[in-house]
Amino acid sequence: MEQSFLTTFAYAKINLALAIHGIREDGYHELQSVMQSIALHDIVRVRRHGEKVVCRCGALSGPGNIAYKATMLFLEQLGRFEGLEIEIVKNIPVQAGLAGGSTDAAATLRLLNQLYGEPLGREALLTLARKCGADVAFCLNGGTMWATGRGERLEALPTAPELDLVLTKPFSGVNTREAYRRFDLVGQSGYLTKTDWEKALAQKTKQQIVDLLYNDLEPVSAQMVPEILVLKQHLLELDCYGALMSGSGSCVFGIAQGKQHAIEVAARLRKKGFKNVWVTRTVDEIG
Ligand SMILES: C[C@@](CO)(OP(=O)(O)O)[C@H](O)COP(=O)(O)OP(=O)(O)OC[C@H]1O[C@@H](n2ccc(N)nc2=O)[C@H](O)[C@@H]1O
Ligand SMILES: Nc1ncnc2c1ncn2[C@@H]1O[C@H](COP(=O)(O)OP(=O)(O)O)[C@@H](O)[C@H]1O
Repeated sequence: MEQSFLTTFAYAKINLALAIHGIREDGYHELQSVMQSIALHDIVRVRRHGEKVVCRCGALSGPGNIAYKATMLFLEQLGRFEGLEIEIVKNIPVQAGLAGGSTDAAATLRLLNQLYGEPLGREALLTLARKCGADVAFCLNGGTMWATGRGERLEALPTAPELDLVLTKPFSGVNTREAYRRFDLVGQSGYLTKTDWEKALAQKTKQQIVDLLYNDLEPVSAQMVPEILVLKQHLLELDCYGALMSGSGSCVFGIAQGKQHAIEVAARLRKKGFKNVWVTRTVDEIG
């Protein structure tokens, strides 16, 4: 009998703040970041099938997919080698700074653990996630997190108030490695204060959050894709409380005054000819 699929949503993230504190021996950068899950999501499905591991994800199908890597690491950990099918429906734009690949990998790990009867505990899953990529650990549980180290050391922050967001992405994406490389050449390091973020999030006032929005990668990614700053300016001119590039870009998010305002901002951007526009909102912990 054909096995049925297990299915889950894989939520994207934004970085409400990101500061870089230098380069490590392994080439990665020491970070401080406030990471936040958002409602925009891919759909991931897994089932036992055939003799090989197959990953279907449109143009991103095959062993190059980070979900395939996550699957192989999971099977290796269990000491089992058998056929699995992974299907991913992509809605999250690629090279956008929204952790699209990382969240697919995290969702795959969650689903595989479910499929095999939860053989791995939280710590073991986190260890596998960290091997897949810096942001995969966050995507396992999501929510509102203070991230340090490579971005994989996580501490819970007060849950963010519901923020209505407009996302917009230039035609070009940004390669994350290239953004960090440019940062090493010309970037300026900032510093985040965790207690400021704890206070702003606990008070649940949007203005306090807006005042703390920060991203060290925004200037260097904008050198590669100048449209980033153009879109940011449009979001501010359309009366978003604040706007910022997410992660390494190239997506920019605007914090709207409410859901109706977000819909209106998105419509105005589309009217100006910008095609990649999404209305979304923050979501709580998922894992
Ligand atoms: C910039 C951020 C902010 O959340 O997000 P995205 O823009 O990718 O969404 C992350 O730091 C991206 O994390 P992630 O995309 O998981 O990184 P990885 O796949 O592990 O690494 C991709 C490349 O980014 C660089 N990298 C990543 C993380 C880090 N702390 N220092 C780095 O220097 C390395 O050059 C690495 O080769
Ligand atoms: N499941 C996946 N979804 C998106 N990109 C993937 C996936 N698997 C591998 N990739 C590769 O990872 C690169 C960066 O992916 P993405 O997660 O979109 O970046 P970012 O986190 O910067 O938004 C893509 O260019 C793509 O080649």
